[in-house]
Amino acid sequence: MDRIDLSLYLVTDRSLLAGKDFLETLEQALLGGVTVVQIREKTSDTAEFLQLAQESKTLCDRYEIPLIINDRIDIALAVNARGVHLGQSDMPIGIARRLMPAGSIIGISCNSLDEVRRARDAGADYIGLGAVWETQTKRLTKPPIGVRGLGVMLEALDGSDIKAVAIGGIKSTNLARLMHGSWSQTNHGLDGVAVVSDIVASPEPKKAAQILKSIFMACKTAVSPFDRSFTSPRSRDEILDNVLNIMSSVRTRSPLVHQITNVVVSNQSANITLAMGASPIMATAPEEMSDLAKLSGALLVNIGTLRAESLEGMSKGGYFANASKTPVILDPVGIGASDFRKSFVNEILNCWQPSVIKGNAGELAVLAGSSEAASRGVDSLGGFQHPVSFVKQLARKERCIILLTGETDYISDGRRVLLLKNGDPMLGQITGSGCMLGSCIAAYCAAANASANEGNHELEGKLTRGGDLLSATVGAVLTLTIASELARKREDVRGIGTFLPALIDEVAALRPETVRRLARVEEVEETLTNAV
Ligand SMILES: Cc1ncc(COP(=O)(O)OP(=O)(O)O)c(N)n1
Ligand SMILES: Cc1nc(C(=O)O)sc1CCOP(=O)(O)O
Repeated sequence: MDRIDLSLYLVTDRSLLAGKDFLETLEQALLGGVTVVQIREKTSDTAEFLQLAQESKTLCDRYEIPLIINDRIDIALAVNARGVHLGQSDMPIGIARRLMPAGSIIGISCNSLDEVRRARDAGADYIGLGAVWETQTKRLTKPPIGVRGLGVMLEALDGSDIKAVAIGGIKSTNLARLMHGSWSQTNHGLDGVAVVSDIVASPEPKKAAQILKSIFMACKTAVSPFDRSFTSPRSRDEILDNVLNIMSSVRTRSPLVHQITNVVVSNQSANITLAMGASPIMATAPEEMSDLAKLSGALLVNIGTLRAESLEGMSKGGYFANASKTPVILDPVGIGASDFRKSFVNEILNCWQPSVIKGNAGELAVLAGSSEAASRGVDSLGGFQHPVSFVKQLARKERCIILLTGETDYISDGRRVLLLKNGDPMLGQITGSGCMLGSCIAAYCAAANASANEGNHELEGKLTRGGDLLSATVGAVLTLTIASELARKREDVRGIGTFLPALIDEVAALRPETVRRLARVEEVEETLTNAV
């Protein structure tokens, strides 16, 4: 097709105008930067649709923006529109192509990989992938795809010049998450986003379009989202320097660390957070997630004692944290224990992008869809043959930092892999040491993120402020594991009952110099194997 810019694709809906004038709203959206307009009329008769399409065409021509007509080839022909958008049960693409003038744009809605392949083979110019999320604008007949389902569909377009836009539930508050999470593993990204209510129903359609456009452009200009997600330290020594700075920063800033965690460990997680110098808030109510995201430096989501009612709070918590550019740490405790946990995690990860995922081999294997490491309940049975390669690939797949815990801890941001060898075996004998580690990571990430980009520059399209979350994760692991070694050596520690309070005390007393002296951190060079 003759290139059209699909970046911000406005689909109209007069029922959402809430008293605003249609053409005035359309003009405001054009002024706000929409790059293509589709007139979608589901209830009007032919004469009404035709008139609206003619008036819209005149306006779009004035702004040199292409006009697409939804469903109706006759109306598209009558107003000399740039193209049509077809649904799966509308006119087949081949026939539409014959009816429309040469060079017309033909788009089609797709909700599955099969539909994408058929659209590609039938010669569509672009596909509308949806619905990504639930939407109030249209009654959906098929389940939403979710952000994490888009990548495989985009990958099916590799090697073709068919463009793809996403549609359904897209707002300025979730656009960065959509852009970040939808890339295929082959680095095929979206060409645009189609939006109805966030523009049409807005009291300020021009501003709404401007915001969407600038977030889209900020995400799109990235080489790949992975390369701009995090500040990347250059060497192991720089990472250690950063760790010590972040450690001090946790104490001086005392960030508020929001934790939605399990009932077994809630108390000790709050205490370890205090011991580090941060401030815990253990809140679960969905109603307060938006407010807390504005106050908190990081959010920890731990699924240890999950209930169906947890879904709303965890989904909203991460969603608002992303919107506030606050790191989210996911601890998928015992994800392999039940299908309920697996689908729960899939559902929350469709709502938000984590900055760090931590887990043992069994948990991360489930997340990666690998059968290499099994689990029983919340415990892991066995490990990976190539853990270095595994964490690096999983970090690339999930586009976040991955921490694989075990006797040796492996941390990767998808580019480098660090091995950490501190820790006393007694850590594995008390309940909730992994959950406490999640709290430590959240506190460190909060401090690292708060120190980054204090001028608030170029944050658009980002899901955090760009803090060094790799060093933050390393620092959190070192804090807990080195403190465990010091606790175990104390004369007052006689078993796990006395170990836990001693551990909390040692975390509180830990000094940066001690961490530097005792840290056992190695960086490994490695070539990726197909571990994930
Ligand atoms: C860009 C874009 N994508 C998808 C749709 C949905 O089209 P369709 O499946 O035909 O459903 P209706 O819009 O007719 O309800 C779209 N309109 N635009
Ligand atoms: C028109 C339409 N088509 C969809 C699909 O899934 O194909 S979802 C949708 C409505 C999108 O509206 P909003 O931006 O307000 O969520």
